[in-house]
Amino acid sequence: MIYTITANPSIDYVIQLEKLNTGNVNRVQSDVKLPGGKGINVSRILAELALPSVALGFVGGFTGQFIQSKLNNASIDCRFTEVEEDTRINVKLKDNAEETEINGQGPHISAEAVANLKQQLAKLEAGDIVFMSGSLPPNLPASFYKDLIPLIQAHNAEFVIDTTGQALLDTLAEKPLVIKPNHHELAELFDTHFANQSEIIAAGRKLLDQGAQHVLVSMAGDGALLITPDHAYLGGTPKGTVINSVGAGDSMIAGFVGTFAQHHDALAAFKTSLACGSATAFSEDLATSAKINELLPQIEITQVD
Ligand SMILES: Nc1ncnc2c1ncn2[C@@H]1O[C@H](COP(=O)(O)OP(=O)(O)O)[C@@H](O)[C@H]1O
Ligand SMILES: O=P(O)(O)OC[C@H]1O[C@](O)(COP(=O)(O)O)[C@@H](O)[C@@H]1O
Repeated sequence: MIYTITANPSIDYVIQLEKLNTGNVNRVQSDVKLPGGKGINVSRILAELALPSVALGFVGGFTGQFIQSKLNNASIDCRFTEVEEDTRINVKLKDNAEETEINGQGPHISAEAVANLKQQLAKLEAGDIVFMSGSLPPNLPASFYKDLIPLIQAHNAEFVIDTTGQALLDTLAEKPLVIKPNHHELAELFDTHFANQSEIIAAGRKLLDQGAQHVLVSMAGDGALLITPDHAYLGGTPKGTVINSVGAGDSMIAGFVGTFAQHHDALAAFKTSLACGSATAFSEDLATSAKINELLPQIEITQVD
């Protein structure tokens, strides 16, 4: 079973404007409210791939209820821990020129709620995969996800952590199943700017050396690289119109983890991950199975090293 942990879920309130005029009254052209947060996005994409998952994390108030009802409608097994304060609302402002995101802080998480989540992990079984990602509510320690790793590994389960900076480096020795920095995040890890693809591949290999089992480097509209100790593969993006790229990264990692869990074939998993990422970028909400299947045959992968 794949478990997703979203410590700080959100309602993503996506607003389309012609032109954002700060300091003035703006009228929206269209708006949509979506269940959000990185682990939740992964569970939603897995459901589109017809793969079951269990969504864990903390939700509260009317916003938390909205998320649970949306996930129930998608037949996702939600086992969230209830907290007293409301789950946050993240505002995504999109005008014809750019996307601006305003992400909330999130509710207080009690010690009891944390203990409940840890008890849930006691039921893990060998071969399960636990996906952890997204920001932490303000009162949780920065080490929150890292501290869960021993609880996961005690059951011979695998983990995936989608984070950045030192927090990512700190988990590599524990052998995450896959990591997916985007190329900007990868450059920041090494305090550098990449001049060419070979430098990206070399940096990715350093993360393999430090313990990551698979390294994906996403590059938005330029696709992604799958870096292995011996080879590197470039996956392109299919033709399409970008509508809303929020959640493209989560979709990519969901596609990889879901397919890898089934077939243990990293290249097949890479192909699905590329279709999922672009299918989300080409949709208002996250990708649907129909959109993923439409794009899959268009994904081309080339060995570049
Ligand atoms: N503009 C786009 N056009 C086509 N595909 C995209 C676009 N943006 C993202 N994707 C797909 O989604 C993947 C993840 O997007 P990216 O923006 O790199 O991740 P993140 O959101 O984590 O920064 C990309 O590697 C690509 O496959
Ligand atoms: O937990 P954070 O870092 O505030 O991010 C949460 C936001 O990221 C998302 O999960 C989307 O993430 P990506 O665009 O990186 O895939 C949104 O659904 C959510 O609003």
